Amino acid sequence: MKVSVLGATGYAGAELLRILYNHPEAEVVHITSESHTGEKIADLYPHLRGLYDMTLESMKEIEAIGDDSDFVFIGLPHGHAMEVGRAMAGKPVRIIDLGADYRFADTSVYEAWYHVPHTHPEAERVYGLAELYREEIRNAKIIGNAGCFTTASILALAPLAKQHLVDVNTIIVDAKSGVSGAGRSAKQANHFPELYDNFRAYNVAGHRHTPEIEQAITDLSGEKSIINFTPHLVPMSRGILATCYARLRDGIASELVDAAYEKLYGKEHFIRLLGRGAYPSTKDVRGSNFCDIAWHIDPRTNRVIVLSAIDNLVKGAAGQAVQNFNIACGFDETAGLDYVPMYP
Ligand SMILES: NC(=O)C1=CN([C@@H]2O[C@H](COP(=O)(O)OP(=O)(O)OC[C@H]3O[C@@H](n4cnc5c(N)ncnc54)[C@H](OP(=O)(O)O)[C@@H]3O)[C@@H](O)[C@H]2O)C=CC1
Ligand SMILES: CC(=O)N[C@@H](CCC(=O)OP(=O)(O)O)C(=O)O
Repeated sequence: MKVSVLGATGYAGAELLRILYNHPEAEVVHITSESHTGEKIADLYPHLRGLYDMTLESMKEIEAIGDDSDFVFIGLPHGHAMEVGRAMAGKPVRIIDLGADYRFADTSVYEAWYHVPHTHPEAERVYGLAELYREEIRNAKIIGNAGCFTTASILALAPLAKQHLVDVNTIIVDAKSGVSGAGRSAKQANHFPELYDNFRAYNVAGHRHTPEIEQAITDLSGEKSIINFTPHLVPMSRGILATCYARLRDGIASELVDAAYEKLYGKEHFIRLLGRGAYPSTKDVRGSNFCDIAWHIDPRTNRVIVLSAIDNLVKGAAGQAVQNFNIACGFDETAGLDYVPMYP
């Protein structure tokens, strides 16, 4: 399969290149950047030296890129992918957008939270969270890859929502991310003195991943779900740990919760169930496409507390995109993704 990466100079784009290098069925044919057009990717990312001798092109060549590619991966800030999608509408090329443009079934929700008009609302698109929407992904033309915090949170909560074990209006997600989640461009909050030896929350009661989690929990449970989501920034480069709370419905035994996780994920390669009472950690999944999940039950409050860990750049972005690509192409789902996590 000929694939192209738009926004190859971003963290998500560069991570795609790292993963695609080892993919047995993918050949990268075009990579783009607007601010580094004409430069070699390995000059911007020395870890790719000797592995990619490719020159960055401009998106002005989008027509030719679309004609040459079977799949286009988009690692651009939100708002750009829908323009690419429109430009590709008449071509056989398929799209996996790592941003948010194609994640929402209802584009008015996207517009309300992202504050830009949606310019491609008629697009046939599917939500790219592989373990939960595999059948839809198989034949999709446009896949809206799930977000990073959202992947960790939705995978943690899905068994409880699907089996109606919790009140879906009592969900609280408290999640922590490494700084690569904010992208490569310089921002004051990510400046070393601001970040180092520091820990803080941001976008409380207003983060854009809130409606994405609500959309999935509503879909999986069949009940309208309104949640609280609080992200935090931690001074590490990669990794997300999500701590998710929900009130159990009356009379739900712990074994029913255990069984729900086993039923949904028991056969999933990329979801590792650590079990009741265990503690996932970001280092155990670093550099891999795994999502590690454990759950605890507090009988005093009748709450279930689910912990999940992912690498935001892999299962939260590029790895999940390649997993979706594998599903969409009928390849083994682990193709190019069979990494042992980098420990320690
Ligand atoms: N980082 C993460 O953990 C995750 C990121 N994502 C999503 O992936 C996408 C990329 O994120 P990330 O790699 O972190 O971001 P970066 O800021 O690291 O990279 C952004 C990329 O977009 C390009 N770009 C920026 N502005 C424009 C523009 N106006 N027109 C065209 N290209 C532009 C940049 O290219 P250049 O400046 O060279 O022209 C660069 O390649 C985003 O939608 C993000 O939400 C999703 C999940 C996780
Ligand atoms: C640490 C950090 O800043 N994380 C980003 C989320 C990562 C991202 O790029 O958003 P998507 O997953 O929706 O694409 C944020 O909070 O906006």
